[in-house]
Amino acid sequence: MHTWRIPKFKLGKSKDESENNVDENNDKSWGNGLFHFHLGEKHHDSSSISNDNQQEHNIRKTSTNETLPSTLNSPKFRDNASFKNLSGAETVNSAALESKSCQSTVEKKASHSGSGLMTVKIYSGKDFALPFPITSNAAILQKLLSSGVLSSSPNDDSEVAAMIQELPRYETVEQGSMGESLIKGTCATKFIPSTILLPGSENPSPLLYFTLEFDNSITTIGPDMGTMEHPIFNKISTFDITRKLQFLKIDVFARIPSLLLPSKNWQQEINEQDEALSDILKKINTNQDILLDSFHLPLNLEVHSVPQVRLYNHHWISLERGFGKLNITVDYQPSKNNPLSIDDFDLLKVIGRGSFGKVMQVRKKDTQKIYALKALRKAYIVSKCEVTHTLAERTVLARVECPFIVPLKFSFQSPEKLYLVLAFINGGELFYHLQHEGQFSLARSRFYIAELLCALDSLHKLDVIYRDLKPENILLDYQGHIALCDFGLCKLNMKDNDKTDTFCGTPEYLAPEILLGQGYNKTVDWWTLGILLYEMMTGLPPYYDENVPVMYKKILQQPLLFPDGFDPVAKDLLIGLLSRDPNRRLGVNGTSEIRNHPFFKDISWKKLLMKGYIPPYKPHVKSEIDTANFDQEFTSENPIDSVVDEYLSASIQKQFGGWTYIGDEQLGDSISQRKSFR
Ligand SMILES: Nc1ncnc2c1ncn2[C@@H]1O[C@H](COP(=O)(O)OP(=O)(O)OP(=O)(O)O)[C@@H](O)[C@H]1O
Repeated sequence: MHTWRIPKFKLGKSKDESENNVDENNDKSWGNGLFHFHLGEKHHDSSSISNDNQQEHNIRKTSTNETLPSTLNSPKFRDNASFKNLSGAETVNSAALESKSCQSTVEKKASHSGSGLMTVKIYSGKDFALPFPITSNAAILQKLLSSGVLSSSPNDDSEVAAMIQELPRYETVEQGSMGESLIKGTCATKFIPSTILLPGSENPSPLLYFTLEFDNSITTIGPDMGTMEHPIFNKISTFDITRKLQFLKIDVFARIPSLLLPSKNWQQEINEQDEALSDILKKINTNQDILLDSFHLPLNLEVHSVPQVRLYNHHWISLERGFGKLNITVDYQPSKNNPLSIDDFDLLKVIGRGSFGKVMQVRKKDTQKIYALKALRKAYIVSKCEVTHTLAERTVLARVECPFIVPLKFSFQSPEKLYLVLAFINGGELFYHLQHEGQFSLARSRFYIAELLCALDSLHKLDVIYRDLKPENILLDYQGHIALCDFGLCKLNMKDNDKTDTFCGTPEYLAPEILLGQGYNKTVDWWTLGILLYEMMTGLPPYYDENVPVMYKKILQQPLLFPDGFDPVAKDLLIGLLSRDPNRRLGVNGTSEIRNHPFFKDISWKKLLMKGYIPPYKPHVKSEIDTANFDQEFTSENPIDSVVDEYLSASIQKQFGGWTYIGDEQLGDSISQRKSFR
């Protein structure tokens, strides 16, 4: 356990402060002089007079004596790069935007959006198989079949008895394990119900189920009845489409009772011979679900002129490793530009708080899809001179397409608030898991760092620097894949040779060139990636100190030390990433320099980008609606979109003009806004 770190501490701003300040029901909570501390990007106006005092004040909240060491250069306060909008058609100088903070961004109105609805109907499955044999114990199988929902009429004993009578036909005798009688994996599923009714429970528990994943939105589909070999689903799921991804990802999971496994002797032999199967057996023995197989269903969602297109019609798809088939129909319906409002969502739970408002779990009323809705108060954003960062967050989220970045589904606004609708990622923050486990294994650290490398690379390709990599901003999805969130500190429009000099980030992760105020470029993200890898593998960032000025000094001067027995290849990678000279840092010549390091030698980047590796750790997530991995402090709150009564002038409103997003394009002022601004 490492409890050394002040949770959620971003430079100059403690979580306590931000939470107090965003209490939307508390009028005293804003305009009280506290600020979001990204020096230089927003303190050019009169409020910047108290910069130094505020910096001290805010930092003092989290530890003692934490001002910048006097030996360091003062951070610079200007940032002159320009701000490019989504279409790239118009640019607005961000420095001008920041310093005046009240100039309008004029955005192009698009004639159509790329949005639509995709409906997936799943009828049944066949030929499902297991990658291992099961015991041919008639008593166990009979009991299991009797608790299963085999057909629409209640299972009668004679049906089960007839199935059990068939059992000897499928028995084989394994030679190596003392003549044990087993049923091959290909036949085993005939004797396992796809869903069972546990004693005392009214809801069936699926033993076979699958997830449909599109743009990080997940739906779980469980069977109504049938055996595992031939499950009947008859389910429909509708997805909101706001970007044209090329695949629908289907993952099939099985929940196998450990009683069905062959003897311990047999398992022991497997453990010595087959690593992949041994992992599966380990999961079954610890009551975890196993990923049976996957499929990437190709989709053609290009703009269709007809109102509805049938992409697949009662089509049988064979899973990638051949463990079964599914019968599905897929329809796509392009939709009109209908900007959303808060009324289009059921508010389910509060799941977090950011600097400017709360994050809620919501259900979109028409498609029933679950999302995370981030609400931000306009007046508070303006008072903190955070308009540029807020617009940048929305812009980056709408532009970037990477499976390891939380996708933006929609954005809309009311006169008082901005709303971001994001995929709901419910495996918990990496920060929480790291705190809980102290440190991660080499394999687990490598997996997370590889997915993060792809996420940062996709941002760099869009000329965006992330600048705030830390475990608090990294979520795990239900399977354990990375989902990077919180783009409030992104810097846009950074070409390879461009430098910026804004002093921002999180103390433990600040690169030396930021501390020295020398100007920095994309390579700061490689420094933070190195710090994160070190922290995952050892439990602490390399230069951590409770005293922030001492920590800064260590970042600048202390040699990089490794615990005894540290993996030499990881060490070599870290030495490269944590080079104090950004011009010699690994990655300065492009991401491929890092990808090609021997640390990642066994990784197929193509496979990784398809989410093709099974994550080393699967978070405990019961369903797509499960909020068990969120702090009760939030989930116990009443989920309401609190009413704020703050008048904002037309010129201020204009700054948020290009906020609305419902697909590939920006919409400028939405219809609903025009209505509401009267
Ligand atoms: N897409 C999401 N799915 C699930 N939870 C989310 C999602 N986005 C945010 N959260 C939760 O809400 C919290 C706050 O969100 P976020 O970090 O984006 O806010 P912020 O204002 O940018 O935060 P900060 O104050 O750190 O800048 C996160 O730590 C996370 O727990």
